[in-house]
Amino acid sequence: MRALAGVGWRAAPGPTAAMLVLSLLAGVCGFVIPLLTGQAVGQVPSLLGRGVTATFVLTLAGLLSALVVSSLASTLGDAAAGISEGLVRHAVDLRIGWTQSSRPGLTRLEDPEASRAIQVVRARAWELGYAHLTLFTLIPTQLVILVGGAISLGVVLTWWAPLVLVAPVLVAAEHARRSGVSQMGVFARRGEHQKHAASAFAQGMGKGAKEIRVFGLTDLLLERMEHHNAATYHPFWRRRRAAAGLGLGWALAQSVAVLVVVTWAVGAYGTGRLELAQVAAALPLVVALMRVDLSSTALVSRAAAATRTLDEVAAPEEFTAVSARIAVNPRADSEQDLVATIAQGLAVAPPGGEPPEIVFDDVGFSYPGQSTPVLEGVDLVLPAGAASALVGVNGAGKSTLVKLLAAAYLPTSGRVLVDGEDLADLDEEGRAAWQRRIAPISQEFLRLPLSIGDNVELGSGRIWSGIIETDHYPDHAALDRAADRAGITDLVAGLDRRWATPLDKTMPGGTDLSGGEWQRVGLARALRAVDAGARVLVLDEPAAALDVESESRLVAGYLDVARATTSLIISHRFSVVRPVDHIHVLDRGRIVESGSHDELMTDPDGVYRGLFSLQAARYAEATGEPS
Ligand SMILES: Nc1ncnc2c1ncn2[C@@H]1O[C@H](COP(=O)(O)OP(=O)(O)OP(=O)(O)O)[C@@H](O)[C@H]1O
Repeated sequence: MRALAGVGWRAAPGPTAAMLVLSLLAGVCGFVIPLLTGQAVGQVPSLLGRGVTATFVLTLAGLLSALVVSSLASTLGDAAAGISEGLVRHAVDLRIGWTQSSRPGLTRLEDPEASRAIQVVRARAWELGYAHLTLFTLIPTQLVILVGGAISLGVVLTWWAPLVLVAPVLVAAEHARRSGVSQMGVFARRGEHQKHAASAFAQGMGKGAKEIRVFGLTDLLLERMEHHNAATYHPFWRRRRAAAGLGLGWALAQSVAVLVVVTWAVGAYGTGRLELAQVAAALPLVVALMRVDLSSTALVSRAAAATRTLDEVAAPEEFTAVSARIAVNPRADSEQDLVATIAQGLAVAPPGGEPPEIVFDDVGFSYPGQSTPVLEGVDLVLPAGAASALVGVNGAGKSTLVKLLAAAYLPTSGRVLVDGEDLADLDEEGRAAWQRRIAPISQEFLRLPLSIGDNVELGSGRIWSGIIETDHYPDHAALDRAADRAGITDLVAGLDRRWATPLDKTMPGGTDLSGGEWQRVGLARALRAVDAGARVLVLDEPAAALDVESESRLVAGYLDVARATTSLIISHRFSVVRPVDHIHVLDRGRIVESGSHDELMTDPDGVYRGLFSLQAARYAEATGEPS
């Protein structure tokens, strides 16, 4: 509960404090109004024939004031709640997004337990906003009515009446709290099903949508989503139904308690032990107590459990530091100012400096939870300011080696040294700083639904502004240079809004690119990063989707850029790696050959020569030229 309150308090301290004060005020009005109403009604018989008394006027004035305060508290409370809920939801979304993207390593992201926890929190994120409102409005109001009403009833009627009425309310609230915790327990254990249902939905809506239709998989996907949703929610709903049934039982118990108190009061009036005024004052209080509802403690308990899971995946103190960094200047009065503020806070440009030497020293690696090593005893030197290449068959471990180079994973044995410094000795900040020195294009490079300019410019470390209507790039010359080297100058010139054209068909004026065009945009981004100061260039299959002309431009451009960087290129196309001086062959997780193309071709039994000859022969066969 404290964790949930903490989330709300950190996200919206002002509105939350206002909500709390106003809801306490509403609670006071909640028992004062029935008390004064009853007292006013109780005085009526004694006024007959005597005229209005000062006490009666004071009672009515008090009642009127309480009604006005109640109405104001309700209106202002609604406004504070609206602001507060939005801020809390925003903070929760941000924190979930941050857990998935902030850490330099991939280990945690791929950990099944962490991924299940993130899925559970994502599914209940909407409930955290509601629970925050309930915790700071509904529950304090109801508690004040319960306590104030009970004390007032004890004073005006008899001491035991509040005990009889309050007991079932409290027992029902505790029951709701426990059932909320147990419902969440059931839900959280179904994280695997939630992931399957979410992934079936994502496939149907996303990149897989085309093939799903072509293969006629729509019904299968829907059935799969239905199956996993049912497996997620049925046990949860069963608990909720059982809890609702018991809740009904407590409501009946409360009715019986009301009946007992009212019957006793009427009987006591009949026998002259109570005044009419006492009974009249007590009855509205009994009604107010009967209407106290603390069943929302179930919602709060579920959300509190979800918050604990959120705290596990994203520690609040770490996140506080992040949110302070990305806090937007609230006084920014135009969208441009806002963008400038965000960019100032977040820009992490590559640091520049000299290209480093990278050494793999007897490196071994297995993915977390797997026993078979992907890399074993890898010794490799990537000389500073020189181009290197890595070749090998599918699954040899090339991309894995790049992940170790980028410190996305740490080796399970051996060391990766950058200018002599072991990457394993760096803290998270140090690892993130190392990653900023790298200009990568990976096999699954980022394709953001933003303008083409933003897609390239983010290589410089400047956050994209998200404003695609204006041409806001600070260094157009650098952008054009990257375009020229990656061969997208004509592509950009041919787009309706040039650099500002969104690469998303669902956006106004948006378009989409072919696979090869996208790959060249990814390449331009890596080159823009080098221009901005990245000194390690890593290209993992940069030519996979390129036509022959683009490929030869890549080869020429790569060697040119590679001189200013320590670079590594991975490609199945030997025409791409052939001109590189240092070529390494990775075979089943080990470096088996190293040298220039000419050196490697001298070994008649060499893996490189075998693979090269095979590709050359296939090419000759296809073109009719001798190999
Ligand atoms: N995240 C992961 N978790 C577990 N195993 C993985 C993971 N990523 C890759 N592997 C395994 O590691 C091995 C090497 O994969 P890697 O992607 O490094 O090969 P590669 O040489 O880049 O192949 P390709 O030429 O097909 O890109 C493969 O057997 C693959 O199944």
